[in-house]
Amino acid sequence: MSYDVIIIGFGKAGKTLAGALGSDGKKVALIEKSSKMYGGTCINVACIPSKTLIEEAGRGQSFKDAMDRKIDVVNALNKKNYDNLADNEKVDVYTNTARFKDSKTVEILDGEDVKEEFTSETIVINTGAKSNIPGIEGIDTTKNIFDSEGIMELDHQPDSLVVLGAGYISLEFISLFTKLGTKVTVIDRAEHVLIKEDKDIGTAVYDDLVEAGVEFVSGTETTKVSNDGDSVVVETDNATFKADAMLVATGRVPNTEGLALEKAGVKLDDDGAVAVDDNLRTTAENIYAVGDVKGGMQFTYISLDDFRIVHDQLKGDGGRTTENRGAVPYTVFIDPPFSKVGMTASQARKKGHEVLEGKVPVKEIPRHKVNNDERGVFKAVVDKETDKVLGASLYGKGSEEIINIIKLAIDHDIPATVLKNNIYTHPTMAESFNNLFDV
Ligand SMILES: Cc1cc2nc3c(=O)[nH]c(=O)nc-3n(C[C@H](O)[C@H](O)[C@H](O)COP(=O)(O)OP(=O)(O)OC[C@H]3O[C@@H](n4cnc5c(N)ncnc54)[C@H](O)[C@@H]3O)c2cc1C
Ligand SMILES: NC(=O)c1ccc[n+]([C@@H]2O[C@H](COP(=O)([O-])OP(=O)(O)OC[C@H]3O[C@@H](n4cnc5c(N)ncnc54)[C@H](O)[C@@H]3O)[C@@H](O)[C@H]2O)c1
Repeated sequence: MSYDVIIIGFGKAGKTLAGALGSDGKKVALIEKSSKMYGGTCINVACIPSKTLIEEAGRGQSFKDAMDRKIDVVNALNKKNYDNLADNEKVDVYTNTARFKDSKTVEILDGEDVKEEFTSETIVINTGAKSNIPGIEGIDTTKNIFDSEGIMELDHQPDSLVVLGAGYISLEFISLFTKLGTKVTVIDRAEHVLIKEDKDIGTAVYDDLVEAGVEFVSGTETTKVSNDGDSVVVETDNATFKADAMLVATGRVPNTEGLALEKAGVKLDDDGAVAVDDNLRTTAENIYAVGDVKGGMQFTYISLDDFRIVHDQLKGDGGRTTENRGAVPYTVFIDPPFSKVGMTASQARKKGHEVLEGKVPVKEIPRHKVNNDERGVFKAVVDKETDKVLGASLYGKGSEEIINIIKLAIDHDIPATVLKNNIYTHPTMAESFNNLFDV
């Protein structure tokens, strides 16, 4: 069968593209290997379930109640995502593993066998990423070791948890399990959490987590894991730890295995991601790659922006590229959340800016009294000569929302003075910008 566009993987970019092109009258095939993944990683096994658990734990719910609501949320979204595309009469959803036969032909498999093949002039790879599991002795054979997916499927709460890695995924699960009452020990090869972030903020996050009961073992290599009964024993280069379970959160790697990319002339970059240009074209001219599989920043909203770029190639003037998506904000959903956009002061200085810094401890923002939470600090970086906002690092309640205002200011050259003199509603965390940008 022939299609206008074939999309491999039900990720954020792919499903949005399928919906948009289908509504536009294009015949689209969307191929997803598992019915459990309709809607992709974010809604089924990543952002949405993890944030639902964090929200429920924050409201004081038990492990079981939090898990039950997570299951309801995921099931509802999975169905809604499937229905959205299946109800679009121009879109065919196939629940099969896909692989390339050549640059214009995709095979779908039933087990090992080829079930059908489809052809198209335009093919989009949106197969996401999977957990990177380091080659530590015993890691494949030891029970009660989980990645981020497995840890969200647990049927009972561990009393103790060892977490390997202290990046985004770990920090969120460390915060979650600590809130639920699990004793958490974190082993990381880096010297400090959030090592690339603003130093004051990295320190504040560390101090708050330690205060909450987390034990950090930094700058440490893990050498071996094994079981003692049901417990996991973790040997490192300076001590041995024992816990009910272990979470491995040491990065995510692009999902390219089994796609037979070489048959389509699609090359990988040095990091094993699908190599793309600014328009997300791969080394095969008619094939695009979007989302985590193409490497770079791994966020759902980057995948969504990748949709905009490819859609612009197919239906627009091609003006949108990876080079003009503006500043990319992010939030680590710990308690309280940490959000960042643009540069830290030291990053800005390294780029040659003379900078002014704004700093407001959360305990000086009136809203903190209402929130009954004085933890955190907000920092901003402004170019001394031009009054341009260069970045902000916000650690505190509400930061996940208000960081988006600063992205807008950076992208649209709204000077720091405007943010300083703007009217904000009261009592809100956003009104702290009156002081934060008074540099
Ligand atoms: C625990 C966790 C928490 C996260 N939290 C956040 C967050 O709060 N905010 C945020 O923005 N990002 C978050 N992320 C990152 C975010 O989940 C990803 O960046 C995003 O989901 C990537 O989407 P994607 O479009 O690349 O494809 P995905 O959503 O990963 O979809 C790829 C799909 O392709 C399918 N597939 C793979 N191979 C084949 C094949 N050969 N044939 C057919 N189908 C195939 C897969 O089953 C999958 O459904 C989190 C990630 C994790 C792991
Ligand atoms: N809120 C969000 O937006 C959000 C949340 C979770 C994940 N994500 C996305 O998922 C991606 C992956 O997250 P991640 O936390 O797995 O990766 P990461 O790259 O952020 O962190 C990996 C951590 O593992 C450590 N590490 C690596 N190998 C190790 C080893 N052998 N022993 C000990 N420590 C080791 C590193 O020092 C680092 O601290 C992120 O880059 C992010 O884009 C986003």
